[in-house]
Amino acid sequence: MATIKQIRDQSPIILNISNMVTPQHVADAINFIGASPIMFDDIKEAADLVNISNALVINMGSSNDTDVEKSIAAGKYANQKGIPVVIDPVAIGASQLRQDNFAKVAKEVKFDGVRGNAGELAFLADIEWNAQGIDAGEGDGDLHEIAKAVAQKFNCVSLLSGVVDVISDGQKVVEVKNGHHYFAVNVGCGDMLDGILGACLAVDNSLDSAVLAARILSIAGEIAGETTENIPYTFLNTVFDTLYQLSDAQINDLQKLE
Ligand SMILES: Nc1ncnc2c1ncn2[C@@H]1O[C@H](COP(=O)(O)OP(=O)(O)O)[C@@H](O)[C@H]1O
Ligand SMILES: Cc1ncsc1CCOP(=O)(O)O
Ligand SMILES: [Mg+2]
Repeated sequence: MATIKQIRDQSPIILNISNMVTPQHVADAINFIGASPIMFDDIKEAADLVNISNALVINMGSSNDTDVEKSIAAGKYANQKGIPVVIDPVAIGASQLRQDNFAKVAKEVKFDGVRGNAGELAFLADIEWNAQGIDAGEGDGDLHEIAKAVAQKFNCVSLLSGVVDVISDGQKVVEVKNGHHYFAVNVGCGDMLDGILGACLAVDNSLDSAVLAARILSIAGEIAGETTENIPYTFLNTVFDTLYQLSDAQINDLQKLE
């Protein structure tokens, strides 16, 4: 299993295909845990950038045709090189285009981690759910069943985030019960988790490392929440400050695993 210390010692380079909304948050989250983010626009440098990177994170939050081509090119290079690929199917239930774009990438690229909220992963698992755009929305589906089904479908690890994070490799299911409700009022926290997941899998590509990713962000939120009542935007800044200082000892002390 990866540790924060290993992430800081190794400082893996995390290559990101971001959405148009949250790239700064994603870069900051990756940087503050001690990894090294890089974003890119032009497909012509996909091969060179994968060559220097230790993981690829594809966020499909605002993908157009160019982003899809870029995701396929970089994803194939990443698969060839053997570095982990994380994908976030942001609001996949919201439009046919999102579904078609995701299918195009999934056809060509093998994923190591699929990260999304309950609405997004329920869509991929073909389980009924009322997603609310980029937000999870509501549903009666069993979260363990959804996380397990997604992991089995893509033969990888799934990280279903929410009040409780549910992580699966298709066989085992782990819950991380830490967190804070201010995550839900700040846009981009799921995307930050994608980047953190990329960094954890870069150090060690395993279910336990995906669990660590969920613990890192959720525990940072719990600590940040102690001093930010009624100031939810300050909460987000405090999450970044906390990520910068977070230690493996703190994570082990505060974890609520099941
Ligand atoms: N109501 C909540 N209570 C506690 N933690 C939450 C809550 N909502 C989201 N989180 C945490 O926020 C982070 C982002 O997850 P989430 O909001 O589900 O992603 P997205 O923004 O993609 O919908 C995760 O670490 C998750 O554990
Ligand atoms: C608002 C928005 N629109 C397209 S992507 C995006 C950001 C989604 O971020 P997150 O899922 O991390 O809240
Ligand atoms: Mg999201």
